[in-house]
Amino acid sequence: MAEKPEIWTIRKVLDWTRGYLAEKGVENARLETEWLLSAALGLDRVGLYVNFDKPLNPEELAACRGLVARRAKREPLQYILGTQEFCGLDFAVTPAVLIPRHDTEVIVEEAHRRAPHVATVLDIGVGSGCIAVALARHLPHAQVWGVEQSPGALALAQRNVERHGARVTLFEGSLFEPFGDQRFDLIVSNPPYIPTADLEALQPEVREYEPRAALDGGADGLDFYRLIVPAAPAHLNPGGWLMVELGIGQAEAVLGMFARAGFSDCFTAQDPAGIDRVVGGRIG
Ligand SMILES: C[S@@+](CC[C@H](N)C(=O)[O-])C[C@H]1O[C@@H](n2cnc3c(N)ncnc32)[C@H](O)[C@@H]1O
Repeated sequence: MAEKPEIWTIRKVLDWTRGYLAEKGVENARLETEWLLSAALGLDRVGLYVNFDKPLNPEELAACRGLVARRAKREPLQYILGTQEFCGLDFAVTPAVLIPRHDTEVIVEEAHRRAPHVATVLDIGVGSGCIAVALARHLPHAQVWGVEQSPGALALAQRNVERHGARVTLFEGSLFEPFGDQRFDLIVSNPPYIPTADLEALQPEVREYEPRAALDGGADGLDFYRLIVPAAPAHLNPGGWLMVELGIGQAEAVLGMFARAGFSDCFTAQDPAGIDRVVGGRIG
């Protein structure tokens, strides 16, 4: 007698995938399994549950297998799904850009709280465009400029600007170079800030998939602050703000740079885990 082919229902695929991804070291394997299978099957998560006992056809199974195999190699979920939420907005993401982090929302919140009436904003290192687009949305009077040195990132940021109809103009180049002697009311940046020697210890999702140029901040992680902070006063209007995101343990060194560059009203702001995540100050 011929053997019966195995029947894979949605429930069975969910259970199997959850165990497989957990074995491969994926945190939140349960939730990620649901996101992956939802994307593969074109269902929302409720749709998965109401179709629990539906057997999958070979095409559907192949679609699930393809996405699960990528995640099992520790490719970030966001690159597989092509999207990440930031400040309540949906951003397209590809391996050309750093995946927007929720900790980075602190810089948007601080800009909104301390400088709500600014007219001109510069975002250095726009990546996906998440900060620039969120600021254009949250600061009603602001025209935002963004600069990025990676052409791949710049193209994606442009897509996100158009997706959200944001008042953001993008330039390819390094730091202040495209702007001559133009001055702004607010300069923000989430520069690369991981010390080079720490890159190898990062989780595989970051180490193997996110762009090195978005992560590597030089020997002590502070290279970009040494370039941005002393140069910023010449690009700020009187009373203008500089706000930068930073990594764990970098606040004291960066605050020192702000003081030496002549900034006043300097502050640090913490992320939800209580870590100093943003340093800012204004120029007299
Ligand atoms: C940490 S990522 C931040 C991306 C995005 N702003 C965010 O918060 O998700 C830093 C970005 O700076 C860009 N970058 C690196 N060096 C740069 C430079 N000299 N000038 C402009 N952008 C630079 C990288 O390509 C990367 O997109």
